[in-house]
This record gives sequence, C-alpha cells and structure tokens, in this order.
Amino acid sequence: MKNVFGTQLTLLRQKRNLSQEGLAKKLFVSRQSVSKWENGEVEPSIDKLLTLSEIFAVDLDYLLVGQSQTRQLLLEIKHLQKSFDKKVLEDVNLDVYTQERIALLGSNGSGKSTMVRLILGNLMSDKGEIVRHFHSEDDLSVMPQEDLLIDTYRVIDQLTLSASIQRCFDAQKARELLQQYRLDEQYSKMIYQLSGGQKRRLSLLIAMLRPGKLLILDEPTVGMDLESIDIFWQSLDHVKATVITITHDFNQIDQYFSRVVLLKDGVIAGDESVATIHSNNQTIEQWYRMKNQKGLG
Ligand SMILES: Nc1ncnc2c1ncn2[C@@H]1O[C@H](COP(=O)(O)OP(=O)(O)OP(=O)(O)O)[C@@H](O)[C@H]1O
Repeated sequence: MKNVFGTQLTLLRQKRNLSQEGLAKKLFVSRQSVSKWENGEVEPSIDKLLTLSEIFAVDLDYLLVGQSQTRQLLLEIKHLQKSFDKKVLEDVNLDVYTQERIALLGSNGSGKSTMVRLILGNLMSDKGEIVRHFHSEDDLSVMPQEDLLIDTYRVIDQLTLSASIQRCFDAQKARELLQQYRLDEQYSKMIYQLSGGQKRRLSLLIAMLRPGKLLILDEPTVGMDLESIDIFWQSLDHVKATVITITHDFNQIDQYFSRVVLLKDGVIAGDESVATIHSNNQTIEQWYRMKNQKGLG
C-alpha cells in the first residue's frame, strides 16, 4: 500500500526546513522513529499524530491521507492608507486565510505596528477597508509590543483578571499554562518583581489564553532570554489559530512560518510562501535582504 502518511510527513518537514533530528526533538522521540514513520515501517501513536498536525498546522486528514485542506478567508485588507505627519501605508492589500502562520517583515518605521493597530481596530485608517471574517471580541488575541501588565498585581491576579476579561477563566488551565511557560514559581510574585523576559512570557501566556481564530504578536521575543525564546517558539507550534507575527528573528522564520509578507514603501512589496522560497534554495533572510533593498520595488 502507498505510504501516504510517510510522504506527507517528509514533504511537510522539508517545507519547514526541518531535519529528521529537528522534528524528533520537538516530539521527544528519536530520529530513528521519525525515519521509520517516513519510510512506512512504523506508525506514530495518536498523541504524536495530533502533535504533528499542530506542529505543521494542518488537519489530521491532510497529514494522513493528503486530502487538500479547505482554507477559509479570515481577513481581507483592501487599499489601506494611513498617514501621520507623512504617509506610512499607501496602498496595502492582503488576504489572510485560516491555518496560516505569517511573518510580517519590514524595516524599522515601515508601518508594521501601524498595520497591526489598524487590524485590531485601535486606529482609524484614512482610506481603505478591513473585512474581518471573525468575531473581533472572541476570536482575536494579541500580544502587543509593550507589556500591558499591572505592576502592583500578583501574577495570578493578573492572569485571573485577563482571563475574566476574555471570558475564559479556567483555574486548572491557568495552572497548566503557568507551568508550560515556566512561570509557576512566580505564581504569587508581584509583576514589578518579574524580569523583562518573564513579563514577556506572561504577556504571551495571556495572549494564548483563549483559543481564538487569529493571534497577532508584535515582536514577541524582544527582551526574552534564550530559554524564553525557546519556550515561545515551542508554544507557537501548538497554536491552532492563524498567526501573524512581526519579527526580526530570522533564525526561526524558516522553521515556524508558512508565509512571509514584506511591508516596504507603504505597500506589500513581497508576499511568498516559505516553501516556495526554500524550493528556490533561499533562506528567508536572503529573500528579505533581496526584496528589501533600497530602490527595488
Ligand atoms: N501615533 C503616531 N503619531 C505619529 N507618527 C506615528 C504614530 N505611530 C507611528 N508613527 C510613525 O509611523 C511610522 C511607522 O511606525 P510603525 O511603528 O508602524 O513602524 P514599524 O514598522 O512597526 O517599526 P519598528 O520595526 O521600528 O517597530 C514611523 O515613522 C512612526 O514614527
């Protein structure tokens, strides 16, 4: 019988530029196990299958039998314009679908955060339209650039408050998340007693509290130490929502994202699937440097 699962696994792994070793590490199994799955010698257990579908952000059906996924349009940005004292966004057009992991790239001041604030509805555009095919209150989560934490609250009180605002308080889940983000020892500390990296981790945890449809992260790993950065990228593997992340962390984009979008001179100057870039033997950093050169439209 044709080993569809093994072929799918190899394809998905290669699209993400992951070695068998790299994938094995994420799954806490040996490289030999991954090799055997890909060769069709052994099948993974159901929990490993579920983890694989999370890591690659695909349906189980797609992983097992290779049926094409039904992507749904989540967000439409049409001819978006925004100026402050000068034009920042001139004519931004972008469609975002379910199950995408998008890295939003661009030089400092190119308008990435402005675009995110417009998507969130925190800022009014001058012209253009944003169509949201989701419920803004229930389906949208965000980790902004600055931590929105209350210094004089204890970690657990901040978490309870944020979860109550998001109408998703679950004490058991909160405890599990604190453990997952290695903040369990900080449980009863005041926010002002946390390090910068710990605050970023708490902000990320809060953004991940509710399983919404769209998660937006604005430079999430800035100020994090290496351990926190690892925790961050590992947790992103298990997010089911579409993710738009502003990041300059090129080491990770090759592995974690499915699509890169470049904002330059007020327009989307590059929009490509990571798989296509890799199939041209480029890294995302090389693609970005080439597309973001001055004078190149
Ligand atoms: N509220 C504001 N008032 C005036 N100018 C603003 C405002 N917000 C942003 N800008 C300007 O708009 C431009 C784009 O800023 P924005 O923060 O969106 O860029 P960015 O791509 O996110 O940059 P960075 O990578 O440095 O975070 C900058 O020139 C900035 O000074």
